[in-house]
Amino acid sequence: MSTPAIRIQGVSKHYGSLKALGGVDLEVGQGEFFGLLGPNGAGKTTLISALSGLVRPDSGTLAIMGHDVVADYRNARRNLGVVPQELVFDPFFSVRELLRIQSGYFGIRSNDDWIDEILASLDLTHKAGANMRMLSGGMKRRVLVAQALVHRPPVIVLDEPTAGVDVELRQGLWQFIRKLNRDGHTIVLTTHYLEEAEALCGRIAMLKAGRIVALDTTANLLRRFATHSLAVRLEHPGRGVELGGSAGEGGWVDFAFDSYTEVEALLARLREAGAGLVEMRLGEPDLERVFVEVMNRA
Ligand SMILES: Nc1ncnc2c1ncn2[C@@H]1O[C@H](COP(=O)(O)OP(=O)(O)OP(=O)(O)O)[C@@H](O)[C@H]1O
Repeated sequence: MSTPAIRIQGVSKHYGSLKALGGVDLEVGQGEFFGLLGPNGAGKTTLISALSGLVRPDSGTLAIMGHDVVADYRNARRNLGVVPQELVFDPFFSVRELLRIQSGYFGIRSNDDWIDEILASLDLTHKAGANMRMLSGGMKRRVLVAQALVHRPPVIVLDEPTAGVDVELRQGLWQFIRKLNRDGHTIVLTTHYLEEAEALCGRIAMLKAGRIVALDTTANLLRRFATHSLAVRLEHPGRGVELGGSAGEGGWVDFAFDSYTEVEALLARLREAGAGLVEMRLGEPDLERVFVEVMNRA
């Protein structure tokens, strides 16, 4: 088997008495599009900071493409591009200057061809000469992506790259990141947009209070955790609740079930109970339901 793109073994991190990471083990293979999901404060950013060497874990080891992030920091860093969550820039540099400086950190001198290619892919060519302080939030975020790519790292970690980016740009950004993945880059993504994670990620880890509470392919997570649902609006919602449904607003009652074959029997029981069916909607399993269920069970 080839070297994993990312290998995390037994990583713990405390901030004072707060346990931000409680023994995380995780491997991400080369070429994967991987999602790291979890509620606010679950430890996603701490884990990413540990990968990029900004946070020193209390225990455990992390490696990028086989390079330990502490013992072999330079090589680990060379193999990793991180798009951070926070927008922090020197406001006086232009976009191109910033990307040249970033290239310099990695000892790369004439990098303008690649910089032009990145700028074009991110629809930033017309802003190459603009000072950072003159860019909108969404443009700054795209510059962060560009910055992470100047040294052509095989492993790219994006911490909520689409926060504050409008729908059109978001789609452009995903197209670009998908292309990077097709070209062989390993992508690790954190996002609170679960429909994006569902559409993009082949495998997903869910983090809660510093622990991985689910880890599987997206398809398996959808199969294993999510149930189908049927929402019915009833003249007598109470009778639906008596049959095991959970009451919502405006006479709607929700039923969860494993397969569509159960729907017929449920409708028959509602009829027998005289519940008075007014309207109904079928719900497909989606990652948002899975996420809620995983977090409740964990
Ligand atoms: N430098 C720090 N000092 C003290 N506590 C910290 C520090 N950084 C993070 N924490 C705490 O560690 C926990 C994990 O935070 P982290 O930022 O990793 O979560 P996250 O999953 O990235 O959350 P979000 O989705 O909000 O970005 C939180 O309780 C946070 O308050």
